[in-house]
Amino acid sequence: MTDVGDVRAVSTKYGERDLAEVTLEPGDSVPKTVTLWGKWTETADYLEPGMELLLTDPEEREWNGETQYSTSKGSYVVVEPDYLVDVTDIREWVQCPRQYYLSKLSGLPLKYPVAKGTLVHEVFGDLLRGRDLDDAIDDAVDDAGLELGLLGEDPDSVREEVRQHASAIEGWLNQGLLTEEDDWRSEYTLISDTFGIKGRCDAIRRGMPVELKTGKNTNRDPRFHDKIQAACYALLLEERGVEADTGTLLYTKNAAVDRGEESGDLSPAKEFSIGSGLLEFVVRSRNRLAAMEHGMSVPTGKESNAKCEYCFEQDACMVVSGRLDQESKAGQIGSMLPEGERDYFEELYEAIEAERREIHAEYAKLWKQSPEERAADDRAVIDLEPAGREELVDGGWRLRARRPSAASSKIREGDRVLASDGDPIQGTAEMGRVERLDEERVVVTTDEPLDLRRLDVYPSELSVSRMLTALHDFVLKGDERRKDVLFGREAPTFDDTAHDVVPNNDAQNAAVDRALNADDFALIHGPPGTGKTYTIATLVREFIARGDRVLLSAFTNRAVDNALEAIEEQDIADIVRVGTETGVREDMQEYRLENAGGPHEQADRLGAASLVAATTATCGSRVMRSQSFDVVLVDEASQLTEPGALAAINRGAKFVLVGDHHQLPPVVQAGGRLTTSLFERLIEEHPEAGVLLESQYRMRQQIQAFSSTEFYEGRLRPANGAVATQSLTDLGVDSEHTDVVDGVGFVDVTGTTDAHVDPQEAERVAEIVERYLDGGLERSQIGVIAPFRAQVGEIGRRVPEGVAVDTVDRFQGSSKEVIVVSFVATGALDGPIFEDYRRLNVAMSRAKKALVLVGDAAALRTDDFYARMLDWARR
Ligand SMILES: Nc1ncnc2c1ncn2[C@@H]1O[C@H](COP(=O)(O)OP(=O)(O)OP(=O)(O)O)[C@@H](O)[C@H]1O
Repeated sequence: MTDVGDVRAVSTKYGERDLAEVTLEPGDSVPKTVTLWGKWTETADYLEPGMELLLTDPEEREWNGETQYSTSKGSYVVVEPDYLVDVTDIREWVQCPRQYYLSKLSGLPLKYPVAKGTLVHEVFGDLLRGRDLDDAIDDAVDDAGLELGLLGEDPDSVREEVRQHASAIEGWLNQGLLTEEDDWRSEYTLISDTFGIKGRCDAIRRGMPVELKTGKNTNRDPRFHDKIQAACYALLLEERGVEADTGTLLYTKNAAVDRGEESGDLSPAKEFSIGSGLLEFVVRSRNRLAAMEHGMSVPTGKESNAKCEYCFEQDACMVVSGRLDQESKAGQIGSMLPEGERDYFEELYEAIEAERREIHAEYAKLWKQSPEERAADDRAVIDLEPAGREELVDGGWRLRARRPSAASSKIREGDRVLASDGDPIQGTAEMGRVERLDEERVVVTTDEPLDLRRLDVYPSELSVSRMLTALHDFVLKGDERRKDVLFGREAPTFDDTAHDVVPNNDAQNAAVDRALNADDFALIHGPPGTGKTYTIATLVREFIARGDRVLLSAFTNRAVDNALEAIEEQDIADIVRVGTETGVREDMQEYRLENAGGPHEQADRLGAASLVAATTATCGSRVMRSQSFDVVLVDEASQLTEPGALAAINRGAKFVLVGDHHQLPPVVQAGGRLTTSLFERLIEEHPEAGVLLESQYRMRQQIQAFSSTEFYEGRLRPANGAVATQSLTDLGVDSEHTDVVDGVGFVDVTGTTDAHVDPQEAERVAEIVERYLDGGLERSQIGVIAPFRAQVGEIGRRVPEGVAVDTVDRFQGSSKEVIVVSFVATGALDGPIFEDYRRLNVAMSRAKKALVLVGDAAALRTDDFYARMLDWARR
């Protein structure tokens, strides 16, 4: 839309009515204007140019040769329909928009009512699935062991309390089961592309939504905001043709209250009828929320008529308003943060929310792309043939399917995916975990059964939500000294003790000293192969030896486990690894902390460990937010967004970041502020806090030379003669007679016109690989790197299995004896080949003994950087 007119009253045959006219952007299939009538005119209050509008059941009429559209009696107006709003968010928004905002900032806390709510919901689901009550309770409480332990809860009394809640469910269920026509479904995932709403209904009974609340309610009617949730599901069910005109709220605490002390209606189940007025209200509330998110504005609380004096969050609300100088219905208390901090908060908030919008755009692809397009985009595995299912003993289902074709996809074993009967929007869909995925078969576990015909990558907002929480924790709850230093009001300070821990490498020794001597933070700048992992392991050993409790973190699970492996070699075994079973490497499972188990044992194990290791995303979890450390070490820090790094460093008094801002930057969709890592910012602001590791243990002299000059001011050099002069001869390859490149070589090919794929070049690459294999190299010693996935596929088809072919991102952190790089460069190089030069730095520095660059020399020469690369490679 481009413009919205004022709301005005006109006389109609139905009497006086309000209307507002919205002007739309010109397009072939869109009308010029749409007239909103009655209650939909309120939409005009918050519409802004650029927003998208969807109108269902429009009324059409011809006027002066033009078709005009307006809302009809059955119409809904949906603002920004592609922004999928979660049902629980709509509920919270209706209660108070500001509370919705505050919850988004602070994340779900580690608190007993939250943990208990989850337990009761699990037991409810299990009861609907026909499980035995005692087994269900025992399992649920056991699974929550760690959280209950951190909360200091006694498992017996938790079991008892959950049992009381469950008795309300049981009683009601037994009533319900008396009739024949009761059909049940627990936990039903619903996504609507029309209304821009997603959610998971606790249960559907006779086609009607049932929601569970672990609170009490002694009134006859459900609470208004509780009704909202059930009404959302009714709306989504109606869209699927189910007439859901009644909702049920089940207040399980009603069964646990002392009947002698409480009066009122103590029956847990409260039904209410859902009319069109309520459904429209739900959509209008959702629209307000989506519009607020579109404009990234901050709600004040005045949008609703909630009463602040009855709100549990009133104090928190006033403090946040006071510190960030936000307008709030509850008022402000406390002193305002310095302007620089408020600006920082706002800048990062907007950057994180921009990233969230990108994730929402990913959701929209679920319905905007056809199944074939999604499969071609590697986002779905389609055309599966159901091949049986079995119910699991602890509830849940294992679904099997055959794969007629083994097309590639991003989906891997262990991933959480959206499993569906072929249509994830209009059909049946459930979140599931991929247990097996090979060329012929798929096995997925879900809570509910379905005919498994399709798997989709399901985007997750978890990492953006955790970034936001980390930003909140840092700016609003962070240590003052930490903020003084990170906001540039104070300089970081260092002691100058010489520890002399690493005798054979001066730079590593200096880096270890700088980190051990830091009062605030230290930065270790490690170019490729310079022993970052080794330095981290040494540092962890030294910190622990002096009595510090250490948190080790990295962007990826792989880096965390790599570092742990090096730490094990330092004879440290008092390690707790926090992560999921599928995320943690096999040989590190022994350190992994399970959520399930005895509460006190699990909590003590975590609390007492001198070394805890987890990815930065996990550092933002409820469990990890309960922990504190003397020092936090972060590997791959240059790949982390600033809030991503904050999630880890918020946990400790001091921190050490290890990274290389001349290698891969943070991967973000929206770009902007998040592409600069905290590592990069700090090393520029405080070069004195950093130490460059200069000696590399990986590459032959000739290979590292270009990287050293271009990225490290010529300071990078081989650690010793053996590294510098290594050659394929060391591996028994006679390069003279096998005619392969030893060292660095360039192979000129004439580029094609397709920007992303070049079959001829792929052919040449395959020939080169073949020659190395003929010369006696193992497949596992050779790697091929291409800038685009299409070219990766093209080459992958031509080289034998076992030769790694991938994009740069997948190669970061690894190395090969021989690396072949395919540039796919054509014409005047208008698009960046490796997006930025840093990617090429990573690609080339994977090679130990030989590096072959394959590309169109004429095209490459049009860019100064690549021209210098050619001169070096052809020397
Ligand atoms: N001070 C040292 N003395 C002897 N060997 C070392 C030293 N530091 C590192 N190495 C060796 O150098 C190799 C590379 O080290 P490491 O794996 O720690 O590098 P890295 O910087 O983590 O690599 P990447 O760039 O892939 O992240 C390893 O084999 C390691 O044992």
